[in-house]
Amino acid sequence: MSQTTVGVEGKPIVVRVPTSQRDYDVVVGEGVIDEVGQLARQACGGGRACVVSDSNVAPLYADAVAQSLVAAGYDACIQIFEAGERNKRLSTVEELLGGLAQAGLTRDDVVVAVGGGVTGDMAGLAAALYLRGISLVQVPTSLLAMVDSSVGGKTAVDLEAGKNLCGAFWQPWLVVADVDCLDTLTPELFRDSCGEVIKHGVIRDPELFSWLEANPLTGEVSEDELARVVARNVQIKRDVVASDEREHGLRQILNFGHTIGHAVEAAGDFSLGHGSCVALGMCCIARAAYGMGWCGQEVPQRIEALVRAHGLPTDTDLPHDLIVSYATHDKKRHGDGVNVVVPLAIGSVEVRHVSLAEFGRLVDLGCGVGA
Ligand SMILES: NC(=O)c1ccc[n+]([C@@H]2O[C@H](COP(=O)([O-])OP(=O)(O)OC[C@H]3O[C@@H](n4cnc5c(N)ncnc54)[C@H](O)[C@@H]3O)[C@@H](O)[C@H]2O)c1
Ligand SMILES: O=C(O)C(=O)C[C@@H](O)[C@H](O)[C@H](O)COP(=O)(O)O
Ligand SMILES: [Zn+2]
Repeated sequence: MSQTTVGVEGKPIVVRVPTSQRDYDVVVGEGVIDEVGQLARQACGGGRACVVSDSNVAPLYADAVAQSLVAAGYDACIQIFEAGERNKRLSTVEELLGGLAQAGLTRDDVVVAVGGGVTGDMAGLAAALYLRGISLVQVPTSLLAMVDSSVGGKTAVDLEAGKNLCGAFWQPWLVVADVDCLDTLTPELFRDSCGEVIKHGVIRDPELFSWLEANPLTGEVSEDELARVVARNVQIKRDVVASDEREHGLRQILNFGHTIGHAVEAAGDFSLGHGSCVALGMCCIARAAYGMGWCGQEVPQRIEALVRAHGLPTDTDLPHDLIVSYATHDKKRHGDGVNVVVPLAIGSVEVRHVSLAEFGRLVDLGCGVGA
């Protein structure tokens, strides 16, 4: 992994992300949360900034970010919503939009999302909608948000019918990932985030995958190493998104593990975290792919072992017809079938369009059969 990362020890690592509109920087390092104001000033300009955060993260980091914004010349306010995926709803976004209007934000101003993926997805959607779009800065505080959700411009809320069914593509102007924030995550939340890191290894980076096998993130990993892991994951996602910003083709591979994962997440009323659901979704589809003869046995074996090494689940006992029913409502439904991402080897996946009957067979082969 070391040969693919950039940056000098102790210094922030900056990953530049191109988009069709403009490029933006992802700044990864220790203590960089205090730089948010000055970096936002350079990236967005504007006079007012509204920090959006949830009820767990706001007491920890919202004031520090707001102070940094004020020091950089912004008139800053803070909006807080009740933490949790169950609140990732249009009604919450509507409240956020009301707050932006009340604070008098104009088209020159900035929304600053401080929190995990739920915060980033909702603050991002609010930024996309408010006045038909204003600047957005992402300050991810969970590992999952640092390696995945803060980058790439997907914003969304859930509908009764399923995950992320209402959203917009809205790229950030800047992402500031302070790995020191990971210190306040509980071990469970940290583990949950690891699902998306493992995903990046399976889809694009066998070297990262092997490195994780030797150095599970739940073991002893230094802050410096964590910063490199975050930066490497951002690079992987950046390269995929850069070649297919609106998910017409290649970007679908970022959904590896999500077809079954999203179904389990929604059907279980969000009692299991997103990363854990992705982890078990990857194991299920890998077992199914082996059962179909699309990959060798070592593929599900290595994925399951790495998932288990990070303390994450490898299977679900949900009824198969429920999984199929949720999957048919997902965005990856096309015509009479569904697009699924299947592993061919560690580091290589492909998107296959399967009929609903074939998808049902994959679920039978892969779910409720694991160790
Ligand atoms: N937009 C995308 O590309 C994308 C990618 C992956 C996931 N997602 C979405 O992201 C969400 C999952 O993200 P998540 O796991 O960060 O969920 P989350 O935002 O709910 O955060 C998980 C929990 O950790 C808490 N938390 C976050 N940072 C903390 C910190 N530093 N210290 C203490 N507590 C902290 C939160 O308050 C919350 O209780 C899902 O809704 C998923 O759909 C989006
Ligand atoms: O950025 C992407 O593209 C992804 O697919 C990243 C996923 O980890 C993320 O969970 C995403 O929200 C899932 O895609 P969705 O389109 O089904 O919401
Ligand atoms: Zn995901």
